[in-house]
Amino acid sequence: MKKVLTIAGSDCSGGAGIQADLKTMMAHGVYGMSVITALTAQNTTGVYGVLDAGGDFVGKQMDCVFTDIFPDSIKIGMVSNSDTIKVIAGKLKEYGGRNIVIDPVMVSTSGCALMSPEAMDALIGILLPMGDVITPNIPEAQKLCGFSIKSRDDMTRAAQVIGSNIAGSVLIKGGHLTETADDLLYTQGEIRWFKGERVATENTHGTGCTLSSAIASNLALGYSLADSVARAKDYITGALRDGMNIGQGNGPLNHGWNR
Ligand SMILES: Nc1ncnc2c1ncn2[C@@H]1O[C@H](COP(=O)(O)OP(=O)(O)O)[C@@H](O)[C@H]1O
Ligand SMILES: Cc1ncc(COP(=O)(O)O)c(N)n1
Repeated sequence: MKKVLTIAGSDCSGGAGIQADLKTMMAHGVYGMSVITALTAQNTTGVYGVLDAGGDFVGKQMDCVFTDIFPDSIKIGMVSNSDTIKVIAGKLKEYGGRNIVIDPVMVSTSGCALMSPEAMDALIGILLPMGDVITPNIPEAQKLCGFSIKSRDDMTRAAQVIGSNIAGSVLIKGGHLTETADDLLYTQGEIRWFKGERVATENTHGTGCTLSSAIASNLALGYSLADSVARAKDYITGALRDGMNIGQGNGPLNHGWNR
């Protein structure tokens, strides 16, 4: 049995964060584990509160996981402050975590800040360089590269700028930009596009969380990064297409019911 760890925030409404990650892992037939960085009070309409677990307690959770059930891959999502970022980076180094997928979560689909502004330097300087692949969406990529992204050419330039600062790969997700939902993978100078079939739906709560967890699950199963991204794209397209229209805002994805 392959083991996958998510380090992320909890979404009590079950569509994003830890809950989306564990559902995705279950659907991939891997054993899912979770280190919770923060509780959020949120639903499909918005985020109404955040309670940080704090760096010390995140570190304790990581000790428990790594000293007992060593993960084959790790997905990192919402980490709201620099103290927790430093603890996570330190523990990953201490234990030699591998196959690290980082989704640099900054703002929710509903437009609420999930990372404090003071955490940006630690995210860029300490955490992102540890990723085998980082998966910013368009607004996050804009923050990381410093210019606005309005076209596929802009996506390519942004990936080159962001990728030149880290050893790992960059997957810029096109969900916020193109008619087609194409994503771009940049690996040490090489560009590869992953074509997406755009699903006409408002129910996109948890797409980024789901994609990064699907990539991590596929890496744990032994697929190459490119194959893991291709398989994750197929998974997210199906989970969007078979959406259930739950809740009054941007609803969650379908991870398996009646599929
Ligand atoms: N309407 C859609 N139809 C098909 N794929 C989508 C759609 N919206 C987003 N995606 C895909 O979902 C994944 C998450 O992308 P995105 O929504 O950009 O990230 P985030 O959830 O972090 O904002 C990407 O692979 C993107 O191409
Ligand atoms: C705890 C938590 N983590 C991440 C997201 C981002 O969700 P999305 O995948 O829709 O960008 C969220 N809304 N809540």
